[in-house]
Amino acid sequence: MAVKISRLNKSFSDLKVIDNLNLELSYGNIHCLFGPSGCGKTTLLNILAGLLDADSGQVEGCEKGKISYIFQEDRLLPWSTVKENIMFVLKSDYTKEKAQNLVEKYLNLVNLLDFKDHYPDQLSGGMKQRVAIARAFSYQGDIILMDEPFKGLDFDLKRDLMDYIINYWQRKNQTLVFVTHDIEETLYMADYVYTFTGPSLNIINQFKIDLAHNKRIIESESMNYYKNLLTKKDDMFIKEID
Ligand SMILES: Nc1ncnc2c1ncn2[C@@H]1O[C@H](COP(=O)(O)OP(=O)(O)OP(=O)(O)O)[C@@H](O)[C@H]1O
Repeated sequence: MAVKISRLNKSFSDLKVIDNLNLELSYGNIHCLFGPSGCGKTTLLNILAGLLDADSGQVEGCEKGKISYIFQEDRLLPWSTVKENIMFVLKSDYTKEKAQNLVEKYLNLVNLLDFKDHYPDQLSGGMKQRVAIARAFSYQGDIILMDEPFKGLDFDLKRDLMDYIINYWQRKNQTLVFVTHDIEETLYMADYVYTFTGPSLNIINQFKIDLAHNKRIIESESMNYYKNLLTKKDDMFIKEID
């Protein structure tokens, strides 16, 4: 499902975080919202997820029950096992068997099936984040929101998780909205990139990365081209999405 944001506004007291934002995120693509810390990206995701009300404006395509959200932190319940943490978010109309199958399928995808009966404090930070990813996938929303889910993880693990997500997404063809301020993550994951400043959240550049994910070699000539687009602040270099 596509996401359409129209004339969106949000303030916290006298801080205008989102000022008349218009943005259309097409169906079945990975959209990267790239911008510095504090510019308003999480506020936007929280509005898309329905966790926060906008002051005015419209969001289409993010109806209740359609969203899987991977937060910056794992948000696992410490008193529940890995398996229970995932079961907890599943739609209530699933049979027990269907729920168990989903949990096992997605824990397998993130290589954690052997840890399904462990508690979060028995896992490393990276493992907990993988559980959070499996939990979001198990929920099977049409739209996946990801808010800097790889923060603080080492490069190899991050790369593995990005590969899991790309593989999963390619099979499901969902709309993925990925918030980050990491250049490599953006270049590795995105189909479409939106560069923001803020607050208030303002798009300064947007472009499409026309390269298959398995051809994206950081430091190659083609990736350097996109890296330059990503880090350019000058409006002269805006390349419109076709
Ligand atoms: N509940 C709130 N009450 C008051 N101010 C808030 C609230 N939530 C966010 N803000 C402010 O809004 C601005 C945008 O915050 P937001 O978390 O959306 O930014 P961000 O781009 O996601 O940053 P980061 O990458 O560090 O998570 C910041 O100045 C922040 O202090």
